[in-house]
Amino acid sequence: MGLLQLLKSQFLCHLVMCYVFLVSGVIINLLQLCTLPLWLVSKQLARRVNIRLSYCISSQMVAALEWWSGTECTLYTDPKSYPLYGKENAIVVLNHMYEIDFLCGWTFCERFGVLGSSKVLAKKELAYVPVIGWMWYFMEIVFCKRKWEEDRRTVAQSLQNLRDYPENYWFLLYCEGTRFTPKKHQVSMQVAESKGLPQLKYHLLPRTKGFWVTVQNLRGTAMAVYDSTLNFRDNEAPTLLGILNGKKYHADLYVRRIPLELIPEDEAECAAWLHKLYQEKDGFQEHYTQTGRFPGTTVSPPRRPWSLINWLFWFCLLLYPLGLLLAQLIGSGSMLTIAASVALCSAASLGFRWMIGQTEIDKGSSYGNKEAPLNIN
Ligand SMILES: CCCCC/C=C\C/C=C\CCCCCCCC(=O)SCCNC(=O)CCNC(=O)[C@H](O)C(C)(C)COP(=O)(O)OP(=O)(O)OC[C@H]1O[C@@H](n2cnc3c(N)ncnc32)[C@H](O)[C@@H]1OP(=O)(O)O
Ligand SMILES: CCCCCCCCCCCCCCCCCC(=O)OC[C@@H](O)COP(=O)(O)O
Repeated sequence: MGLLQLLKSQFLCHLVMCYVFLVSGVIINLLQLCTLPLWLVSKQLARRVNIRLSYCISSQMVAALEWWSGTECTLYTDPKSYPLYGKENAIVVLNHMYEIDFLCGWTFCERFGVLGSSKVLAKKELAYVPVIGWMWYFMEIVFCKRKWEEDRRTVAQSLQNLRDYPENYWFLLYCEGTRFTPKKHQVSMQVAESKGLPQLKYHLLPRTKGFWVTVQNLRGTAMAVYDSTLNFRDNEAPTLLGILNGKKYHADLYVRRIPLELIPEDEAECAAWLHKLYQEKDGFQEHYTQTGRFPGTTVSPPRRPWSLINWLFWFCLLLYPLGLLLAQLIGSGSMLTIAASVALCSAASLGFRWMIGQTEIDKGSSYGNKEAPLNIN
């Protein structure tokens, strides 16, 4: 192990990164809160400001992936579609198998200049994650309870609000609704069988209602669906802790651009279209397993320096007061103050560990685990 690699695996480094991420995040959240009165004066200006503020948070995680861990990202796509990426609104359909698939998605957003404005249909629980969840509120992220009866109205309303969004965005949809586990796969394939649908090997059966409602509500403003399939080289199962430890991964992403007008308007036809799409996605994963690559030509959209510059800015800004505080603390000689500070740091690192836990599949929800196939018509 090289010296740099050893440094990256040190707990102290992680503690400093945690401090910078949390403190800068809370500062940015507070600035976002200050933009609330601006919404009353100029909604579009408030949105543009929030896009840039959100970028300052999410790009820190992207910087950790791109610059700290050095993870590489290769894009497989059609060269004719490539120039359109980042220049139009699009609905991104991505497989949901990895703990850092959202982060790889963010990296591609960053490289095509839509990170600050990127959107997702996210489970409501994530709205309460400090910093990221609070930031999402100002980004107009669409939340769902994964209970269709409750979601149908709120999701459609939130999507309608995006129709006059002032900058290009990608709207991410994990149609599988939850991350892949062998148990969830088994349950969903029982559902597929009961519905007379073909089996999938690498995906859960997609939930079609969210896709239909998204396509219907963004029709005319989103130009295409980007069917995206992600895999990692060498059968890696990457984790956020791996990234923090500086482990380098290699992500391969296959993207097909499908014009939105090709997607049926009728709900049942749209659902059938999505099921067929997932069968094709399964075929691409099989191709990857067999050959180690996706179909299509490859491009590696270059890393941009902005995420690193933003990250270094926050380090410079926040490390100086931390140093002063530590010097004062040690200088004070008060055991009580030192003990209180250690307790505070321990609480903060536990909180940080809980946040990282939100990305871990074995701490995931039981959604999709329990559906009893016998109850399904
Ligand atoms: C490459 C570039 C990337 C670009 C990235 C861009 C942007 C990035 C931005 C941000 C990144 C942040 C990432 C954050 C990630 C957070 C993601 C999540 O939180 S995922 C979870 C939430 N999202 C979803 O669930 C979306 C998909 N779900 C749906 O669409 C659902 O339909 C729903 C709208 C949520 C409603 O769910 P509900 O369960 O209530 O209803 P359903 O109608 O879907 O379910 C009943 C239906 O399903 C059948 N059924 C039953 N059991 C199963 C099963 N196990 N598997 C499949 N299907 C099942 C059942 O028979 C019913 O069928 P039918 O519809 O025929 O009646
Ligand atoms: C900058 C350096 C520091 C970086 C470290 C930052 C650590 C903070 C981590 C906070 C991350 C919070 C964002 C969580 C996003 C999780 C996305 C995700 O994958 O959600 C899962 C859901 O889709 C489905 O849930 P399940 O039903 O599978 O359960």
